[in-house]
Amino acid sequence: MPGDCTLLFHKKFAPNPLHASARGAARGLCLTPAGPAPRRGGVRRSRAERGPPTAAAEPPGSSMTPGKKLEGLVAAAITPMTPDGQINLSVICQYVDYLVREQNVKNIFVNGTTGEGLSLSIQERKQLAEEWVRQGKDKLDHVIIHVGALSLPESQDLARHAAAIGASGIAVIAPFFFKPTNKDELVAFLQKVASEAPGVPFYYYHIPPLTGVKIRVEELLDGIREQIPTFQGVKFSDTDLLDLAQCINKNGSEQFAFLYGVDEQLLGALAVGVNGAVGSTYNYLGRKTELMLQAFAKPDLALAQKYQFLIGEFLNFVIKLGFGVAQTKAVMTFVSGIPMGPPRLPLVNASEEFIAKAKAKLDSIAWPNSD
Ligand SMILES: CC(=O)N[C@H](C=O)[C@@H](O)[C@H](O)[C@H](O)CO
Ligand SMILES: CC(=O)C(=O)O
Repeated sequence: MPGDCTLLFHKKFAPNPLHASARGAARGLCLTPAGPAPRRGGVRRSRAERGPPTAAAEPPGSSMTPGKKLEGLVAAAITPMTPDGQINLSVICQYVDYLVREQNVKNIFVNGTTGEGLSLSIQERKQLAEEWVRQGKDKLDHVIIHVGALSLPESQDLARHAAAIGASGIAVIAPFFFKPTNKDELVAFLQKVASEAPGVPFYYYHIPPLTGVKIRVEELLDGIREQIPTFQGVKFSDTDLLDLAQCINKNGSEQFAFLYGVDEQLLGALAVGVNGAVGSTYNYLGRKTELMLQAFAKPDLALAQKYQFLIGEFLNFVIKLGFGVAQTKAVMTFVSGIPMGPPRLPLVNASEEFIAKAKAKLDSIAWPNSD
């Protein structure tokens, strides 16, 4: 059964042969063993050629869910790399199946922090975006592409490309070399990017620990729809729950999607009303975190706390050892069996010692109901 990525990585995912023969090459099978991705959308087209705003949001053939609100868990995509440091598109099909089947996660955030997006070339970012959209088309609900860059024209190019390939949303971080010094400068930059993808929901990616841009989101959101009609929400990767709570208090979590990005304290963000979360740990702790969301919704606060404490026990342990994208790649590799490969410099591989300790810690956690 060549082409069915599920056979390649996990015995228990082997499809029922009856199913497979009945469905042929339909849903569930990998579409292509990733070759060079087709180049679409990289060339600037006029507004007339791009068509009306809705054209970009609903590309023909996409069965992702345009219009469906982004909520729940979103995995921050790792960028798989070959041992010699090239992006490895060939495992993304397996990666999608793993997320859906093993972690029950159906949303992905591509080329962000965890995906080393700012360490990739524009061409690599486009290839990854295309492969995630292609592989996620029938399996995922949302494929959000991070298109932030230091150079405005590059960011605009990536935004047009994401629209052309049918991404379900785009996100942008604040430029972090020359930084915006106030809200108006930041909104002006975001607006110039968002307007290149006029039919695509736009998310601001707030991550002050990495960008150094500390403009409060509460302030940013004031009047934002007038400047950016596609504005849809915020990926909030900061520990300032006062700012987050005031965003929700003033705007409501119905109007915008508020997605939290500090996995170790998601329960605190749920308490102030976030719609979901984007994070690296949902790659391998998606199911456990989903159980925390369910306990919180029930509400069974004691059970939700139990999950948060246990997730925190793991993260606290690895953070003390030194935890970043390189270590996330290593953890995902041993949990999923899919080779994520090395990180790109300046990041360096996790040590064997880290991997052994992290694995032992994860294996030692006694989850409720021990599933
Ligand atoms: C800085 C960073 O990478 N943040 C991630 C997403 O925003 C998180 O998912 C963290 O990896 C996670 O909370 C563990 O610290
Ligand atoms: C961690 C996260 O959310 C990102 O990769 O951007």
